[in-house]
Amino acid sequence: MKKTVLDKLERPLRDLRISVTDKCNFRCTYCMPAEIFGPDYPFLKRNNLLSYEEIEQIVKIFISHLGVKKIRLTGGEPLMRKNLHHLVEKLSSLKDVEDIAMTTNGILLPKYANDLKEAGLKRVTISLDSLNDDTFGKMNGRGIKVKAVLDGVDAALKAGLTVKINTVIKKGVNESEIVSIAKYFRERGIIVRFIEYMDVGNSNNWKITDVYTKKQIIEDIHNVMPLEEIASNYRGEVATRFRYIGTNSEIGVISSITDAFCSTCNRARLSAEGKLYTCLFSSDGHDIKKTLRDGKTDEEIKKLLRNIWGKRDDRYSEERVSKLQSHSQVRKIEMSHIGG
Ligand SMILES: Nc1nc2c(ncn2[C@@H]2O[C@H](COP(=O)(O)OP(=O)(O)OP(=O)(O)O)[C@@H](O)[C@H]2O)c(=O)[nH]1
Ligand SMILES: C[S@@+](CC[C@H](N)C(=O)[O-])C[C@H]1O[C@@H](n2cnc3c(N)ncnc32)[C@H](O)[C@@H]1O
Ligand code: SF4
Ligand code: SF4
Repeated sequence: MKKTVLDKLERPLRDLRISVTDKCNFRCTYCMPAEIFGPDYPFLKRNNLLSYEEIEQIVKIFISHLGVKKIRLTGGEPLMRKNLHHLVEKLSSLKDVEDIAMTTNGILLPKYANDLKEAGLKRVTISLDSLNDDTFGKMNGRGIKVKAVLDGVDAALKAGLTVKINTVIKKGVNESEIVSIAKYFRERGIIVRFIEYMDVGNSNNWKITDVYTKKQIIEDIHNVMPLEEIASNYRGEVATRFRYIGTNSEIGVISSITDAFCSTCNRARLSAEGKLYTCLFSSDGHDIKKTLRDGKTDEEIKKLLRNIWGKRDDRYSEERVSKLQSHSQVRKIEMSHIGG
């Protein structure tokens, strides 16, 4: 059977993003605001998470029968899940996996980077929104210092992992630091991707007026360090790439709000509780954990997954404006469950 299934908009599935836990040691205001994700928040119990064996079983089917080639582990904070390197080891040894990466806030990397690298992890993307302790402490909601993340960056590089940085820009909070962040990582040969603040989940009280746009981000940097746009590395890449003219250094901008990229979206997401989502902004997913625990055969699961992808017609970022205007928007899954 041909592996690739096209969805209703002719998009193949290539990239599977797996949230391994909904818990986090940060409380970023744009993701898990402390007022909501406090001590009484009903985080998932261990048995409600997919086990590593279940994740391996489902990933094998995605690779063999749907054409997945890239895997990204995320969360919540993925490194809060015990022995994550055991999962990395299982997944990285699977045939046909071309890329295995992780998105993390970085502060546990000094402890785990070597184990992850040995287990077969290739790349980490580390999130860091500011180089100023006051701003960063407010944004991460826990007063965590910039150095804790930079130590994670160093540990990852030392272990031999490829590192990128993700920086969410929220207007009125950290846009004044765009140029200094760009400079800092340019000097260190590390790619930064600036991310427009998105209306994910239900908890962050998102307003369009809080978005600092791709155009503004590029202008700010270009005025000091001229940039030129360059081609994507691969079809379905979410970041638009820009090179500092006359150099080999680059940055990216992820512009889900002002310059949507749904037309090439080849991503599916497995949430911490084992539901499959075909869009980051979906309100509900397909309960894969139940399917696995009901003892369905791999053949039955394969058919189910191919059927789900074949029916997909998501393009939320392209439809956002009309959805927000018509108030037809329903509750969306929280970012910490779906993983970004
Ligand atoms: N709207 C939207 N945002 C996305 C999508 N994929 C990733 N993002 C957001 O882009 C940001 C960066 O994602 P990462 O987890 O670093 O992964 P990536 O951009 O796929 O990284 P590479 O594999 O290095 O290209 C996160 O904030 C994600 O939430 C998507 O399909 N749609
Ligand atoms: C949900 S986090 C999970 C992984 C890990 N805890 C981390 O922060 O890197 C994945 C990515 O989503 C980004 N993110 C979370 N909420 C966002 C929002 N409202 N808008 C844009 N990006 C967001 C984070 O900055 C991070 O880069
Ligand atoms: S963005 Fe990542 S680090 Fe920040 S609260 Fe969300 S899951 Fe945690
Ligand atoms: S909004 Fe949904 S369909 Fe569009 S790029 Fe993001 S995940 Fe893909």
